[in-house]
Amino acid sequence: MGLSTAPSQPKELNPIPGPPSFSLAALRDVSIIFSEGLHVAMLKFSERYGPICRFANPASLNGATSWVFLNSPDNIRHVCAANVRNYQRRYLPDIYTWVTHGKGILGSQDEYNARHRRLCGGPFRNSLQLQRFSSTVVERSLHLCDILRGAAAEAGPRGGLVTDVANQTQRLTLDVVGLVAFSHDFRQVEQARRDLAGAASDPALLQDRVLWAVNTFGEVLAQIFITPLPLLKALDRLGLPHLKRLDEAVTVMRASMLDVIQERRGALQAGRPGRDDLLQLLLSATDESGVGMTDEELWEDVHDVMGAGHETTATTTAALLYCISVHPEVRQRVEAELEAVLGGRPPRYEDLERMPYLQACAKECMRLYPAIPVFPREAAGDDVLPSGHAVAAGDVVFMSSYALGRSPTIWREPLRFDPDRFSAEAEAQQHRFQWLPFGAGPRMCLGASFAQMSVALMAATLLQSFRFTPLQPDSHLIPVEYDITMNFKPSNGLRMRVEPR
Ligand code: HEM
Repeated sequence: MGLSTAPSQPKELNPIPGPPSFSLAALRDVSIIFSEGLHVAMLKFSERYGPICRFANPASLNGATSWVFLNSPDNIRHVCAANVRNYQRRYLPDIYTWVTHGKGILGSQDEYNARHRRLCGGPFRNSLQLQRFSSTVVERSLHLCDILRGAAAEAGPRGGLVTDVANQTQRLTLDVVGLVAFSHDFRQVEQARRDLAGAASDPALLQDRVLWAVNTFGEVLAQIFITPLPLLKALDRLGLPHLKRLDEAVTVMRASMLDVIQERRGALQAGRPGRDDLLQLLLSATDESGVGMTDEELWEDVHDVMGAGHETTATTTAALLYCISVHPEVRQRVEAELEAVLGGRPPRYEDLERMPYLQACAKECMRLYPAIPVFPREAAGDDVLPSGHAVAAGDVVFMSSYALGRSPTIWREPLRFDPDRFSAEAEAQQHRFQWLPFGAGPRMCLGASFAQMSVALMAATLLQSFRFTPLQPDSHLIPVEYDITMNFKPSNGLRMRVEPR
């Protein structure tokens, strides 16, 4: 007996298409996943099999009975909203549970996850708090502008400044997320000044243990991302260097953050003023029964928010700058909007609602280049989808914002960058579940509003000061790759010429 069934269960179930197990077709399809990525595979599967397909997993590898790929907004609405009780759990690679012990936000499930989402999500939804965070975003963006302006003046006689904009936005968002999360200044934007001048790294920065730990954690996680639990255990017993480095990175992050947490608790008890960051808000946050977070819970959650918010926001901002710059007619409309609303002054949070075109550009960019292209769920019980297809308990259901965003059955000329798809009138005609770069349902991105605000404010600040020229102007599409952790990386970065306006 399943947990739940769809309200209107048809008598005749439709068979779900897909390749037979152990067939050449299955081998061909699975090889696409490994060679081109799950996101591209899902787009190809939708062309080959239609809006739904199933791959049997006879060995129950990683616990799944079979994998079901959904590519229709109606079925996705069912999974993420109408019958969401059946799909509460995110399907997680074993390494996550290994590293987090099922704690934090990203690696936890069920009630633990829901409680921590409630506690941590507040500040990222509250517009007063978003407004306060926004000043950090603008302050750091202006600092980057100063550095780029200086570097452009220096490079002028040598043919102008050319830089990997994706690298610069990584620096910018790491600074922002560190400051917003727990007032830690990674000083990465400042480091950009030395890089652009061809100088050696700042020795003080190289000693930043937290930065080392954040980078090492990400690198090692990517290297062993799909290693199944039994193998992880065996490798741990054998003393695999990857796991040792991961452990060391976690120890450094934990110790540094626990120091800050204890210092903050002391200040709070002594009545000294706190800082304006997420950690400060969480120190006094309590759940419905008046229970606050322990120090361990605090560091895990703050760390997860930083991890989830850093690269995603950076690559989206870089891709947005590219998309706008490679389409002159779009760039002119954005520049005209910025001029009309800001008249040359730095942007503020309140300005964003008067910049609908820039926001439409950001949405259109995320349609083509969602920072995380796939979001999977585990089916707790048997179920029937609105399309009349049955899902069995134990199936893993994959949904993809990338495949939805590029599907010709949903979008006309899907590869064309056209922000007018997101004018208020056009958006009102869309299915609520056809544009999902932040996922959907109870595991949806916790920082979606903060992310959209940050991307728009960073882009507004940079575009107001500079004109960016992509070095391959004939290529309107960014050649994207997603690393194994499903993080979007423009292949070879995004090198652009940067000229002050
Ligand atoms: C453009 C930037 C971003 C994009 C495209 C993005 C996208 C996503 C996606 C697709 C998920 C998985 C959703 C699902 O399974 O339904 C996710 C999860 C998450 N995101 Fe974001 N994200 C962005 C920025 C941020 C920022 C800035 C923060 C925090 C300030 C953040 C915090 C989180 C957290 C904590 C989760 C895990 C939620 C959970 O497991 O319950 N994200 N994000």
